[in-house]
Amino acid sequence: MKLPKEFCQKYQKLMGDHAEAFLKSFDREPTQGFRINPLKAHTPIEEKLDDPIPWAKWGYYGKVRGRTVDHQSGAVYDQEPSAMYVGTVVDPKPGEKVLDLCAAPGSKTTYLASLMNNQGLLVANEIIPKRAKVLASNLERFGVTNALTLNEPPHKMTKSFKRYFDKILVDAPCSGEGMFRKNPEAIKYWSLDYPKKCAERQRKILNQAVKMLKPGGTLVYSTCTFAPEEDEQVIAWLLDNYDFKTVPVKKYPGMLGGQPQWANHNPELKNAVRIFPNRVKGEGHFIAKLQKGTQGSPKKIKTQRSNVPHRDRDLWNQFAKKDLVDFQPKNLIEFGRQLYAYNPDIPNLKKLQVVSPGLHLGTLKKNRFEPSYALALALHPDQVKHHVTISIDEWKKYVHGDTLPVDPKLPKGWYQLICWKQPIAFGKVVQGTIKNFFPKGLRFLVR
Ligand SMILES: C[S@@+](CC[C@H](N)C(=O)[O-])C[C@H]1O[C@@H](n2cnc3c(N)ncnc32)[C@H](O)[C@@H]1O
Repeated sequence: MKLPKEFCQKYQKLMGDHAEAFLKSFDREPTQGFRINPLKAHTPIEEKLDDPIPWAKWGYYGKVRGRTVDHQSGAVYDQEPSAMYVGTVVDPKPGEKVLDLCAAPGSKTTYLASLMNNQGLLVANEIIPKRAKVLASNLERFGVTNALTLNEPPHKMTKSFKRYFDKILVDAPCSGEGMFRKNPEAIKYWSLDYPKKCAERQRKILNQAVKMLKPGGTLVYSTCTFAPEEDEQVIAWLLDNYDFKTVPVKKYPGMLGGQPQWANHNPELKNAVRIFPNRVKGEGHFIAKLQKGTQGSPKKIKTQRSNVPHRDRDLWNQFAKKDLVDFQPKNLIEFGRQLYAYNPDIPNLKKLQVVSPGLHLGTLKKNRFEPSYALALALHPDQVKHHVTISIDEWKKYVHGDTLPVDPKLPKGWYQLICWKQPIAFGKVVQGTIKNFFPKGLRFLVR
């Protein structure tokens, strides 16, 4: 790989004798990995699960193909192995309030949701509108039911979430040096000054994150770059300017601590972790964990009220009674004619740019309720009364947008479609045909 000359010189100066092995590692193939989804009914069947990643629950080395049942149903999620360690370090627990501030496309958010077992509140935010939509779509596919997805610059969130979260992840936008192997295009953006510019933005993001963390809460800061300006130096700045202390992050074989000599020699920086691709099977990451001082008290916020009129609630209840088993979310909210289940701890949403307030249940039509794709992917087959099992060929037709023939004796109504034991969508059976309700924007052709 052709690396910029100044890049090589910089790391030769920083690393001395170790630079050669580091720079040579850019010529090797990128390491690939995936996580299986504990929120789903069954483990995926196409992927080999024989090479586990030691630092990631549900993580394996290997490649996941797109356009497969396992991928479409959300049974697997493609993620670079070193990036998986971030979720492990955040260590969110079911029931906690967790913020993923720079979340798209959602690789780390989906891992956080797995660790939380969909319990508690996970706020997933992304500043770029298009990426925020991709984030929401990936969370749907993964069957995440406890997320509020936002599209905000961090400073617009602080009023709503003052001293609110137990845990915050800032997976910061960075110069992406650890992405060079996977995406050589990233090299084009690199210059000697680029890490400094990125660090400025990272400090601005952290200034806001700090306000949203409750006293005693933990903050995880991560980047996929090797630049000390964006790694140790940002953490040194945080320690100098705010009431935080570092929390030691476990080092698996090959992982190194943060390098105090690359910042202000603060020995606390050793508590962070550095993953270099020449020492660990992964693309590279920097991860620091910090705990906020306990001064001050968590702030009470004005929470969101349900806004669903009786008539609409009845439409949902009729559907739930006829088609679902023991699935009665208590807190419902309408956005236009879209109905969602939401976590009652969320703040009033009026002043926030919401992509999704929670689990999308479906659409309120004039006299009926139409269940969503998200609901089909979130519900275990035991929670749905009627199913049709389809073959892989039928699956290919359905995800392409075609209707499917079915036993004409099958009563009219909603059916969860199952392929390889995985729920893949809802379909409506009408006189021997399964009408296609696969979302138009997600349809694809499998050859
Ligand atoms: C490293 S990526 C996040 C990757 C994501 N956590 C994952 O694991 O899939 C950083 C994200 O921060 C977003 N971002 C860019 N500028 C930002 C800003 N000023 N504040 C917050 N997020 C920003 C980018 O659009 C990008 O999606």
